[in-house]
Amino acid sequence: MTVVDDIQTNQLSTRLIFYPLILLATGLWLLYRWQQQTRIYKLGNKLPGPIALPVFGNALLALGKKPEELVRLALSYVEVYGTVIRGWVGSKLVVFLTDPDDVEVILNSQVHIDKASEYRFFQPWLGEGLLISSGEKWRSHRKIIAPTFHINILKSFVDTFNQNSLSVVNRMKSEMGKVFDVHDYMSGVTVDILLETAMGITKETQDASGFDYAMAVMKMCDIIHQRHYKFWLRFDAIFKFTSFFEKQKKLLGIIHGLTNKVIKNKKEKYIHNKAKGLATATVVEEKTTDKDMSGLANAKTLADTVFKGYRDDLDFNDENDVGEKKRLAFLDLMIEAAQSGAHKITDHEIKEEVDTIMFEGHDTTAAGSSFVLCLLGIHHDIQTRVYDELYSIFGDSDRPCTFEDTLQMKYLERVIFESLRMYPPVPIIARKLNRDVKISTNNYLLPAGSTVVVGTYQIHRNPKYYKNPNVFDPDNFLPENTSNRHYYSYIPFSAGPRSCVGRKYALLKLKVLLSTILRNYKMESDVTEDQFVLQADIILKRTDGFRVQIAPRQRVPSTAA
Ligand code: HEM
Repeated sequence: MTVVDDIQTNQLSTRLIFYPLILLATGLWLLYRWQQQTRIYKLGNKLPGPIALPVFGNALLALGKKPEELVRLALSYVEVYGTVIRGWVGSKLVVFLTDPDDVEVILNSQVHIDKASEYRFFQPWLGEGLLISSGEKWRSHRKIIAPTFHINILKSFVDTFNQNSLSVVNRMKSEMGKVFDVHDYMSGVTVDILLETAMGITKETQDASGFDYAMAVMKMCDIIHQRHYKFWLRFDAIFKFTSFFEKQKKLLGIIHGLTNKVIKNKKEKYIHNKAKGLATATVVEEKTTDKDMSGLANAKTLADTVFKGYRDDLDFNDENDVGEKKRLAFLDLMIEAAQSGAHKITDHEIKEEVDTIMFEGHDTTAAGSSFVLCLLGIHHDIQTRVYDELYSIFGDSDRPCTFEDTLQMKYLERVIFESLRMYPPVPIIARKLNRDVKISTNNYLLPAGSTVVVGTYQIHRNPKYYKNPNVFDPDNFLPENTSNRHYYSYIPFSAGPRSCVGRKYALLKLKVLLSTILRNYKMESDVTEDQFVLQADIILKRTDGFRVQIAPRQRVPSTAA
């Protein structure tokens, strides 16, 4: 036997062992997947839901429907099937939950924190930023980012909130007497505020790209939404050959263009200042005084009753927070952490987080503030009460709003909460289950591998928790009405470990922005709420536009008028 024969015999025997092994492993894997899928089918079909077709499941229900029709369809199913509804997207089990007890089991868990696979459509845009990342990466980044929204940092943003609010009031003057879409203005001012506060980019270094950015975000959300409900677009291989893909490429060019520029400027400034021995970032150095603490205690009254059951990490033990502390705003901290090596965070990861904060912090508050202004345009009696409260704080003066003023805006706060109840900017949240979960409704077992969708919009309109759920009534948030309500019956910011990190930022900004607008204008609306055409394209919006009219505000309280 030659050496060549020897090698050939060896190769033959290796193949004889190797191929059957591969075959066996593939067979075992397929068997395991089949068993798993059979189990998912078995458990899924115990849940109530519409009849499913072979192969497609319920996916064809969305075929040919407009986004607003889909919202109506989803709502009608809750009427028919109740608070737990199953659907099949092909072979994938999707369970829609609207009972606060069931929702608590999911949101309050440290285990079920992974986002559903549908969030992957955000990936080309947000990468593995805080919204979609999971595991150790999410945990460590959340630990760095959450404290950058501490109340003491937020207090230092009030001047910027004021300047930008006044600037949008001036821009809106040109719309006096016309019907216009207030969302365009809210979107623009929100991007400007985010750039100045979280990103620390001063007005002088900004340009018109903020507006282009806001428009590009809106169009990107629309593409992602289409990928959610047109099931063929879910497959990357098909999506790449559609016009949406080219559009997405262009939009991401605009969006990433702005975030890259923001990071580059900030980093250059950091390096320049460090070389010159100057301060590398805007540091909030605060000695919390007793007066502040009593202010904080007051500030907590409503928000604390409403959110105290959330069990998230946003309260930062304020009661222990007396003393001198140095705090950095979001991007300053990220750059400092990366450059000084204090935290392991790469330039690419900073970019992902900047994109995430810019998206999450912008579109949500733009929709939230637009809904409040539309609702006040419809409900004049409520608008009058808001203005009377503002008059009692500011009189007829033009002075800017302070942090302490925002603590007095109790009624405006209730109006904001009620608007977020009826029109939550994030109307659904979705999680992927990595383990089985038993929920309280009928002790149903939701199998690992399924997707859970939390129906925030529907939870907020449950008559069990809100007497007249379809009536806009800020008194739903009077302390006596909130104190005994199920915490998970009000979740505009989600809840638990993956709740919104920007909750306090959003509420403070909304108070400054809305109070400034309402001190200057009276809102009017030519439509009523039942004429709103809602579309849940990631963020809840009105497809008919956030149409309002404005009139100059007579600075007198209603009693004098
Ligand atoms: C009215 C305004 C806002 C609303 C209603 C809102 C709502 C939410 C909701 C429901 C989630 C959970 C999403 C999910 O699980 O899929 C979330 C997450 C998040 N929000 Fe907000 N948000 C608002 C403003 C903001 C602002 C101003 C910022 C930052 C400046 C922000 C940053 C984030 C981030 C980073 C996350 C991901 C947190 C994590 O997964 O750990 N949000 N928000």
